[in-house]
Amino acid sequence: MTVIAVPYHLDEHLPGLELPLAPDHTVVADLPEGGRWQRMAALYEQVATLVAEEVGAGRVPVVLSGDCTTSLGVVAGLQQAGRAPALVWFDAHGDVQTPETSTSGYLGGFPVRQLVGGSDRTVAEHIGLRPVPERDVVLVDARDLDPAEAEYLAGAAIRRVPVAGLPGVLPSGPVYLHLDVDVVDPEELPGLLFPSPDGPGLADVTAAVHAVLHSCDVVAIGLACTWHPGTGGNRVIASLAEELVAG
Ligand SMILES: NC(=[NH2+])NCCC[C@H](N)C(=O)O
Repeated sequence: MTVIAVPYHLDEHLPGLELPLAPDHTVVADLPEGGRWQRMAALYEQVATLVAEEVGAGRVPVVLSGDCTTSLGVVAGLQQAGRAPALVWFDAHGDVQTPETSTSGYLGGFPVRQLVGGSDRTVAEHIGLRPVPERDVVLVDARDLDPAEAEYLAGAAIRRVPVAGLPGVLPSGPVYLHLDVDVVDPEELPGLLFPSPDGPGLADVTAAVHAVLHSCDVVAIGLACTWHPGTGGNRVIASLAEELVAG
C-alpha cells in the first residue's frame, strides 16, 4: 500500500483538509488559468502519473482527496499501468450527471458518467482516460439519485446494489474500489457536504469494504473525504481508513 493525498475539492486546493491517514506522497499542482475541468485535468494528469508509477512498482495506491472526480486520474493511471479496472463505487449518490442534466451544476456529480465514456470529456481527453464498460461498474448504495440519473441508470448496464447485496456482484478482474464517505449514514458522520439520510452505518460499510478487499483483486482505492473541513470526519472514519491500508 502507498497513501497518496490529493488535498483538493475539484480545482480548489484545500491544504487544511483533515485526512484520516498520513500520506506517503502529496500531489499539489500549479493549476493553469482556464475552465475548471481544464484545471482539474492538469491535476489529474499528475495523479495518473504517480498512480501508474506506484502500481508499476507493485504497490496499491490509496488515494485520499476531497471529492470523487480525482478517481478519473486514478483510473487513468491504472490503465497506463496495464491494470484497466472494474469499478466498485460506494457513494450515497449516483454521480452519473452530465452538463445537460445536472440541475445543481455540481461537477462532483459527474465522475461515474465520465468514467464510462460520457458527460464532460475534457479530463478524459487530456489524460487519455479510456471508457470503462458500463457492465464493469457496481454502484453500492447509491440511494440518492436525481431524476435524470435514475432515468439513465434504468437503461444502463451499470449495476446498483445495497451494501448487503455486494457479495453477488463482485467483479473478477482488477478492481478500483471507490469510497465516498457520504455513503455512511449522516447520523454517524456529521459535517458531510452532501448528507443523505437513511444510509448504512459505519460498521456495515466497513464490513462490506473488508469483503471487497478480501474477495477482489483491488489494484487501487480512492477515499473521497467529502466533509466540511473542521467537522472531525477524519476521526470518525479513522478505523475504516485503517482497514483500507491493512488490505
Ligand atoms: N458524490 C457526491 N457527493 N455527489 C453529489 C452529487 C449531488 C447531486 N446528485 C448533484 O449532482 O448535484
